[in-house]
Amino acid sequence: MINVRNISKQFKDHQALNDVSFTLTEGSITGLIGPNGSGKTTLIRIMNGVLGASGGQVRIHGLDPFVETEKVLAMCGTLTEQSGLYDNMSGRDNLAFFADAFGIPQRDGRINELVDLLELQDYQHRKVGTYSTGMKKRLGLARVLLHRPSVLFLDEPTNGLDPDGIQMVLRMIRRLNKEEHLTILVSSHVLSQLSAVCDHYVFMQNGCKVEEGTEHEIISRYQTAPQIEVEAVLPEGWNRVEGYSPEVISAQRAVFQLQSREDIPTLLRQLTAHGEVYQARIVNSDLERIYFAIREAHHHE
Ligand SMILES: Nc1ncnc2c1ncn2[C@@H]1O[C@H](COP(=O)(O)OP(=O)(O)OP(=O)(O)O)[C@@H](O)[C@H]1O
Repeated sequence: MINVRNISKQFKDHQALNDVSFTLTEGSITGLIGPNGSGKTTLIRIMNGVLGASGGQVRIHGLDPFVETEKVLAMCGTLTEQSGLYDNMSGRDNLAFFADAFGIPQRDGRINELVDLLELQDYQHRKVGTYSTGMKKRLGLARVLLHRPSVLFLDEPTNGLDPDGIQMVLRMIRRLNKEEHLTILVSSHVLSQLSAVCDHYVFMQNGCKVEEGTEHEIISRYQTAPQIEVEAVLPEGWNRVEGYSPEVISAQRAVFQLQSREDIPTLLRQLTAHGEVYQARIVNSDLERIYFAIREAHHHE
């Protein structure tokens, strides 16, 4: 269990964090979401003991990272933009170098495990300077996992990656959570990228936590009037669906504006009573829209 309680951070005249609290349960993957400068990196640095807070407290499995830094660092792995890898050494030699520096027992066995887990087999003997950004990210992940941490902090791990690279890193995050039983905090300013991996989200804005919850909780909080796009064959036409004035796109496609989520089953019952429904999807609930709705709602805070 990881507890963040009332954390504040003042840099001279700038308040980077203001009274931030949340909890990460063991084995969870939490998305720390917020625009540039909202305090994500500062929060991660405080959580792993690199930076002291101005107020509040963090507990990583009961330990204060600022006081028991060595013990906390032994439990945590942190991947930042600066991977710290040596370009003129091979991927495997990098891992061996850091494993020796950290005194990792059974070094070669652990490196083999991580090479397999992060799918680095084909590149491990190539110089890191020739790696793509995605390959470097995976090697960086292997490096921070050498000491078998139980908590992983990933600061913007998808930054600078192409869509394939993003998918690969997300797949790795899921695998690490399942196979190495890691509790993961992953920061990003692109909420939709993380929707496939996180079970919980914390939203930051101007150094404050402005929202928190599961994807379902957040969507139901911010999406009060759903629009449903329906693909159906209704022999008597769209106007036979009583009580609605859909925007008809084609003979087989129309968009219904509803008052609330509770209206969805009623609409679907009516539609199936009138014909064959092939598809129905909420068109205004994607996470990117929700992200902007959250930002808009907390715009003046
Ligand atoms: N060492 C520092 N001294 C002074 N101000 C700092 C320091 N570190 C961060 N800040 C400021 O604190 C605020 C939060 O920065 P932080 O890097 O935590 O945000 P972020 O959400 O991680 O942003 P990004 O997405 O750009 O990485 C910013 O305004 C930043 O300029």
